[in-house]
Amino acid sequence: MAFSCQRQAAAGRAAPRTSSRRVAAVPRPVVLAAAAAAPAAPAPTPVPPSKLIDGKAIAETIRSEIATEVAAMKQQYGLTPGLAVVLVGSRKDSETYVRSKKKACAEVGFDSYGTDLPADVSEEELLKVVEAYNADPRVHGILVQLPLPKHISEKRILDAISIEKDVDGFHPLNMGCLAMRGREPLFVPCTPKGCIELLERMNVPIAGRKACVIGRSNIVGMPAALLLQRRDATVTMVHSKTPDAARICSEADIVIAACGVAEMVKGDWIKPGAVVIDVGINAKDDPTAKKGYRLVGDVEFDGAAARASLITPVPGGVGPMTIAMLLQNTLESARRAAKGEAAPAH
Ligand SMILES: Nc1nc(=O)c2c([nH]1)NC[C@@H]1CN(c3ccc(C(=O)N[C@@H](CCC(=O)O)C(=O)O)cc3)C=[N+]21
Repeated sequence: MAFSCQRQAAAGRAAPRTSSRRVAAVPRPVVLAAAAAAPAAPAPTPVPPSKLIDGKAIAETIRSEIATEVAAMKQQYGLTPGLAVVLVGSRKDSETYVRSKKKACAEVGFDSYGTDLPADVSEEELLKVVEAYNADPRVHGILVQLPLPKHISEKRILDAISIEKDVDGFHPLNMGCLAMRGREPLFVPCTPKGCIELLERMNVPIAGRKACVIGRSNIVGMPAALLLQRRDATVTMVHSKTPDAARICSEADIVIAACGVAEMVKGDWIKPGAVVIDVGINAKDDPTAKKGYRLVGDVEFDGAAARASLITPVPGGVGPMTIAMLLQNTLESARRAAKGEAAPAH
């Protein structure tokens, strides 16, 4: 039915120039001989599963490792790790992420605490919530879901989270320690930590390799570059003001794309054999998809997959790892509390 409508629409058009893609969907485009001059691109060769980094499966393995440790911790110390998740406002994406974080907590045997605040909550009110969780001994990790509404200073809120409970790793003291040789942060931000974990679990060597990080955000690009550098990679960061991003990227053995622009990294940015970690999650209109859109990364997947030796899909790549690392950080925090470890001097 859809096909016949398209066929009619195309046939009725004087110049078929713009309809070549639609015509490709029609079995025999005999009605449009002119379109044969501009055949649609052939369908991409399917990506062999051996090239895919299955973040979903790896995250599942990590969650089961965590569940085992939680059971042991309950036995040995009578302690259950607790994560507090603070959500301000009602952004649909944030609500979804917060729900999956709480679900993941339940799955591994953590307690989770949630505070949902209206979008117009005052900064003072939000600070009080953070401080209450700072003081609550049942809570080992505090996550304030970002982004926050415009009238609230993200900086002020993140600075208020006790660094011992900063499981997001966004506190400047944790970030600062990450940037310094000879220092260890209490927590490493979850998304870049998940990227490195994927590389390590896939046995991708990092030391001595060239890495390119695309994007310089506080929560992904910058910490990802620092983590790679700590593992002795030679790291180049490219960003919106870099004049020759494609050339720099095409020299890298490892690419971490976190620029937040859908499919910006094209196939020819990828050195043959490189490993590609795609952090992006972008909605792209797709009338054939159930919801009218589908998720794509910051990397143009088919083009990059044709050249990469390993690549993460979106969804099912870095996303699930972010949550697994959040659980890992919370477990680590609970372990420190159980052992009565003091925070390292800073
Ligand atoms: N304080 C704070 N900490 C965060 O860690 C934080 C945040 N704020 N704000 C938003 C971003 C985003 N984020 C994701 C977590 C899981 C998936 C995830 O599980 N994605 C799945 C499903 C994707 C989907 O279906 O939507 C996947 O990629 O396969 C994605 C994104 C955490 N963030």
